[in-house]
Amino acid sequence: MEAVDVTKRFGATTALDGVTMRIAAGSTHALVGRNGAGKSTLVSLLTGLHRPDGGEIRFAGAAAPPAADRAAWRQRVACVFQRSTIIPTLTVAENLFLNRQAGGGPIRWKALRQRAGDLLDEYAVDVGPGTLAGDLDVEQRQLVEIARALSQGARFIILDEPTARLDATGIERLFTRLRALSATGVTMLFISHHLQEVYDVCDTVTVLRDARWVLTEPVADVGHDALVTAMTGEAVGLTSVEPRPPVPASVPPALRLRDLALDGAYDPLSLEVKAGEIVGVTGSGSSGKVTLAETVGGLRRPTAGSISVGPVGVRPGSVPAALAAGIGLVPQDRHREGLIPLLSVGENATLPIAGRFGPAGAIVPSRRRAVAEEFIARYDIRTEGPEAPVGSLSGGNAQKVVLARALSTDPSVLVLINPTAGVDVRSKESLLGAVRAAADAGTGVLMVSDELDDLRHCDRVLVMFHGRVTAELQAGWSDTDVVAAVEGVSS
Ligand SMILES: Nc1ncnc2c1ncn2[C@@H]1O[C@H](COP(=O)(O)OP(=O)(O)OP(=O)(O)O)[C@@H](O)[C@H]1O
Repeated sequence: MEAVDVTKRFGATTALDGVTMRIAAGSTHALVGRNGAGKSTLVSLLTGLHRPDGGEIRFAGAAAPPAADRAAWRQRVACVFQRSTIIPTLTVAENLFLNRQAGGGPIRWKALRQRAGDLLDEYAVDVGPGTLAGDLDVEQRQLVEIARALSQGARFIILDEPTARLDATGIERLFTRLRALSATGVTMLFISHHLQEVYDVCDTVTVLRDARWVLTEPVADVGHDALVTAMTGEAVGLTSVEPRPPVPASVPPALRLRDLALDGAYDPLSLEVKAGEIVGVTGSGSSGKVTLAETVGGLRRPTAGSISVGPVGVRPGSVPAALAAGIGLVPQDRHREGLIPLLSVGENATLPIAGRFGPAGAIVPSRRRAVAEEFIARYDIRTEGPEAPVGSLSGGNAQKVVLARALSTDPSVLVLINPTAGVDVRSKESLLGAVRAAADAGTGVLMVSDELDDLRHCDRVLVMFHGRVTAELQAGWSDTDVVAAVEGVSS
C-alpha cells in the first residue's frame, strides 16, 4: 500500500499536504501525530471514503479502485474504527454477512448462522453468532470487526486507536492476536496516542505533523524522545507531574455520595471529594467505575442512595439537575453525550453558559465569540475559529471542547470519564493542567480513568472491582500497585 504525494483539503483547511507513505506488505506500521495532524484524513483516503485532491493511493502497485466500488475497496483494506461500524440491533451473524448475500434471493438464515459460526471459530472469537451485536463488549465487537474484515479478503487492516476503550487485559489479548495475525502475513496500520504501544506491536513508524510527513523509520531506531520531538517539532522533554500539596482535613466536601448504588453495576458506596481535591477512580471494564461517574453526572438514575454538592442534595438521573447543582461532566462518549454536531465549536464550548451572553436569554454574538476564543486559546483547541462546525475537529480537539464546556460553568464538582482518550501527548498535559487549575481554584474533581498518566494527577485513587471499591491508593503509589489492584491481586 502506498500514498503518493497525497493532498486533501476541507474548505480552507489543508488536512494533508503532499504526504507520501509506503507500507510494506506484512509489516505492522504505526501512524502517529498530534491531534489534527491528519491521521484520520489519511485513513479516509486509504479506505476510499474520501478522494485525494492531489496525488494517489495505490495497492500492490496498482491504482486504487473507483470510489463507488465498495466491494473492491473492502477486498483490499478494512478499518476497525474507534467508532464501531457494527449495527447493534442486528445479530453477530447478520453483521458478518448481511451486506454480501449472494444473488439477492431470500436470506437463508440457518446457513448464514452456520457460516458465521465457522468464521468466528476460525478466528477464535468466542462469541455466539446469534448474539445481538449491541450486547457485545468493546473487545468482542472489535474482534468481530477484524474477523469480518479478514473474511472479506482484506489482507491490510487499519486499526484506529483500537486500545482507546479497552482495559489492560483486553489490550494484552488484542496485542497477542495482532502478533498472530502479523505472523500470517496480514499488513497492519496502527494508530495510537500511546507511544508505548507503538513500541510493543509495530515494526515501523510514520510521523505526521501539521498535515505533512515528517519521518518513516524502523521503530527500533527511534527513541521515545525523538518520536515526541518529531510529533511536536520542538525538542523539549515531557514535564513531570508536580505533586500537589495535600488538601487540609478541615476543607469541607464538595461532593458527597451516601450509599449510592445502581443494581447490576455497583454496590452501595459512600465517598467524599473535598473542595480542591482530585480523586481518581480506576478498575477493569466491569468494575462499575464508568457507571458510577455517569450517575454522579446525571446520566443514570441510581437505585439507592444520595448525591449532594456541598450541603445541597442533587435530584438524581438528570443532567440538567446535576448541572444546576454545580456538577460539570466530561462524558465517556463525546459523540453520543458530548457534542452537538450541528453547532459550531464556540456554541458547543459555551452551551451551558449561553444565558450569560445577553439579557433575558438573548445572545450577544460578540460576547459569546470572545469567550469562545479565550477557551480555544486556553485549551489549545486547533480549529479555524469559534464559527467552525464542531464536526470538522479532529478527535482529540473535540475532546478539548468537551472539557472546555464542562469547565465553562466554574463547577463546584467536575466529573471526568477517560478525559484524555484520543488526546495526544502534549495536549494531554494542557488538558490535565486545566483540570488541576480547576482543583487549585476549589473544584472537587472525580476522575475515572484507566490511564496511569491521568491518575498521577490525583491526590488519591480508588480502585473498583466488580462494583466495589477494593483499594485506596494514596499519592506516591507505584504503577505496579495500581495494576495489581485493578486485576484484583494484591501486590
Ligand atoms: N470533514 C472535515 N471538515 C473540515 N475539516 C476537517 C474535516 N475532517 C478533518 N478536518 C480537519 O483536518 C485536519 C486533520 O484532521 P484529522 O482528523 O485527520 O486529524 P488526526 O491526526 O486524526 O487527529 P486526532 O488525533 O485528534 O484524531 C484538522 O485540522 C481537522 O480540523
